[in-house]
Amino acid sequence: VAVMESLFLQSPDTITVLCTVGVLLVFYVLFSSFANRQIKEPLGPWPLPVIGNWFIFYVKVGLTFYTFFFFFVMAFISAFKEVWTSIYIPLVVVFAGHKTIKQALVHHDAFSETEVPQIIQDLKLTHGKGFDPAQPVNNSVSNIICSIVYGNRFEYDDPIFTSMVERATQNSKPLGCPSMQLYNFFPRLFSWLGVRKQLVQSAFVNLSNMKTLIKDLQDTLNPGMCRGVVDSFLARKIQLEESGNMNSHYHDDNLLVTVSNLFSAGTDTTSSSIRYGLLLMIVLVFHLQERVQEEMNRVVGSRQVWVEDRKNLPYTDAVIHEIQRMSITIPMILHQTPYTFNPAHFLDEDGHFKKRDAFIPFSAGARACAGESLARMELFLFFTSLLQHFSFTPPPGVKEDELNLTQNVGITLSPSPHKRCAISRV
Ligand code: HEM
Repeated sequence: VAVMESLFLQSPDTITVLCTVGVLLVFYVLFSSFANRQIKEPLGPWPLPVIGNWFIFYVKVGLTFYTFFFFFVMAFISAFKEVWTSIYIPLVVVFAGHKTIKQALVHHDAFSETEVPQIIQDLKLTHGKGFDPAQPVNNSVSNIICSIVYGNRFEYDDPIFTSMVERATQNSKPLGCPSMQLYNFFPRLFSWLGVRKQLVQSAFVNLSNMKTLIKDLQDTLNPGMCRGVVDSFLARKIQLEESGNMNSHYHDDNLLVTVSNLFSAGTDTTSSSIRYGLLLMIVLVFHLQERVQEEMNRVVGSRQVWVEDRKNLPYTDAVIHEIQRMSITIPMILHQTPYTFNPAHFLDEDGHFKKRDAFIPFSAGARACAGESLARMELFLFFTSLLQHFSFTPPPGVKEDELNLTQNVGITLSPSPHKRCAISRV
């Protein structure tokens, strides 16, 4: 009452100003709280005025400057615009469309006959000694993309291939660093950044390698034979040009960027998930690895694993899903991630695999991962085949709990480099 009395004793100007501010504040709170509620997207916790609900995000890596900055800018922009896009590479690729690429990727599982046996052979050559799995896993998953895109796999010591893989995997960290985030939000202001110039230079080398590979395919194009995505693209381009359509999206620049995007999107993501999965098998509970191996022994035995085996391996499938939940490979897709690894999240009471609709590691909707089916196949085939042939342990003298689960933060989250041993089981 005293406050109200003192308020009304003020001059009319002060009261008008205070009332206006008060009304505006009430409007703002109501508007910012209710406006977003009309969106039919999954809703988050009730947002607070001004700061919204960004604070509830808790990324496993902790509230670093990066996550703080990222969510602050997201919250700031979202206050003005409901729908907006942040793209990491300032180029939009239209490959009419998403479905075409997805189909091209889904129907290729021949790699289980090449890359899987190759990595098993490479790991056998370590003779149970400590090794860092990054390179063999990166090589295998990159080569799968190459087989699909170019219709041809590379030898692992091919200099063009090793250079492309190295750049695709090493660029993840600088691409996700705070200064690159600044550049992504304000490209005109921050185009001078050294890290950006470095990335552009690196992308330039990869693009020129890819250009050479595409040129070779173009020179040997045979309309009766489709070797991969590049051939399909070129065939469609020629078809459209012959019918007089010179303005389609099927042009050389689009082909180059599509090829490059598939290569970078499909390498570090899958490789990091596989490596983190193997690390979890060692660090968490050793029995977990044994339970997967026991199910594998019972269902698959010593024959080669096939994608169709997945439906008969519910426990293994649940473990792979749980690995993806824990690893948060793409940090923009956040799951509730308590620090307990529990495959039961994906199992019903009878031990059957249970799909969780809320679990969307590949995002959803029109911009969801174009390689989801391929990635699922890769995760399943590599994980199962590796555990079928090897048991993974820490290197001699290192205890399980001494291995570091902290991930490197970049555009993807990847396990920090460390050695482990692959002990042959067969
Ligand atoms: C475990 C592995 C993978 C995970 C967790 C993953 C996750 C994702 C996510 C969350 C997005 C959406 C990003 C956004 O919102 O902008 C995405 C996009 C994309 N992914 Fe994957 N991905 C994986 C593997 C792959 C593979 C193997 C490929 C295939 C070559 C691939 C190709 C793409 C492409 C082309 C896009 C862009 C789609 C578009 O914008 O239309 N990804 N991925």
